[in-house]
Amino acid sequence: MSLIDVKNLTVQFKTDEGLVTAVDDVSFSLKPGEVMGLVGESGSGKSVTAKSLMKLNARNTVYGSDSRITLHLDDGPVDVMGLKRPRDMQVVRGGAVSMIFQEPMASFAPAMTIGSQMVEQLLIHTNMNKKQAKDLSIEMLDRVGILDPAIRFGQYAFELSGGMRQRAMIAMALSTKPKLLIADEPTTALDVTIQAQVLDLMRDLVSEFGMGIIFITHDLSVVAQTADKVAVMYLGRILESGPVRDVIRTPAHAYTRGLLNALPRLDDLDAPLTPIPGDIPSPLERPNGCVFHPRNPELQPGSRYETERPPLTEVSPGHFAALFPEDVPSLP
Ligand SMILES: Nc1ncnc2c1ncn2[C@@H]1O[C@H](COP(=O)(O)OP(=O)(O)OP(=O)(O)O)[C@@H](O)[C@H]1O
Repeated sequence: MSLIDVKNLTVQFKTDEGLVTAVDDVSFSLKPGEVMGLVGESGSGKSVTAKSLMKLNARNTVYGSDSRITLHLDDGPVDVMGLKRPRDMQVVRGGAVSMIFQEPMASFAPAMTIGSQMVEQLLIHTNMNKKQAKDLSIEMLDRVGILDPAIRFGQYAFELSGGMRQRAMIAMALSTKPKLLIADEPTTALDVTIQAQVLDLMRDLVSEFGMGIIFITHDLSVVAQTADKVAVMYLGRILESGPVRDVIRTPAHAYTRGLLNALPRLDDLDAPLTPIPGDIPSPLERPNGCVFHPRNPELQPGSRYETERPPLTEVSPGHFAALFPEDVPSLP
């Protein structure tokens, strides 16, 4: 049984320049205890996809009429797209679904202590009294490895170091025991040692709480370390998805190969980095056919990818790529 099913998610924004398509017909599912990496360059629609799961997008958002997001909770399925009233939204905002952001300062109100924010959130989303909420908050700060949690509880976000703020944010996000945790570039602003600690911590928490995690990053090496499966997005579309090892070891789509070739190789520091040629087009000028075709160095002029949109074709069990079936590589 899946935890969340996303079907045909399309998200557009009304702007002065016209309708901007940020997410175009995206589908995926996640099971409890599974970690999915959502990767892609800036502007590929990762954050908009994630925010849709909590209906957190801006006021100028237009969701496609076929878009369906179903969250399977203990009390039964929740049709997220159908949630309208703020009271109903509470189920998915900070309750069953929690989100942690790249910049933890954005998640903490500057004029409130870390502890009072954690307690407030628990009072809204659980039946706890103040004392229970305080005890649990301190316990969660301790669980994420913050020393002297009772002291930190009484401090403000600016009094904590970057790594500690990140941990405090994770503690706050997890204290309501969400079924689904969405982590939007949670380690990008951290130095590598702390980044590794935070990734380890998140892995431990998945096995302990059995929650599902959607991990957003532009960095495939972080996904390789953290996720069970991965979806690679470009200009609002998933171009490749599947078990993380299959996708990284035998990428089937030129875009995924391009992202991998652009990573520095520690085993060969002299190897040149190969950036993907060209620039990401404006979302107002989305290419026809495969959205990646203008930057795909592997295509011949006149290829059908210029005009026809390739389907997501299964290239190996559970591993899909936006390719016409005749172009599926024969994998070892
Ligand atoms: N409220 C909005 N109005 C108009 N366009 C928007 C709005 N929010 C997002 N967009 C556009 O949607 C597209 C996808 O944005 P999104 O933030 O999801 O990308 P991303 O893959 O998360 O990138 P990054 O890694 O930079 O966060 C971008 O072109 C962005 O400019």
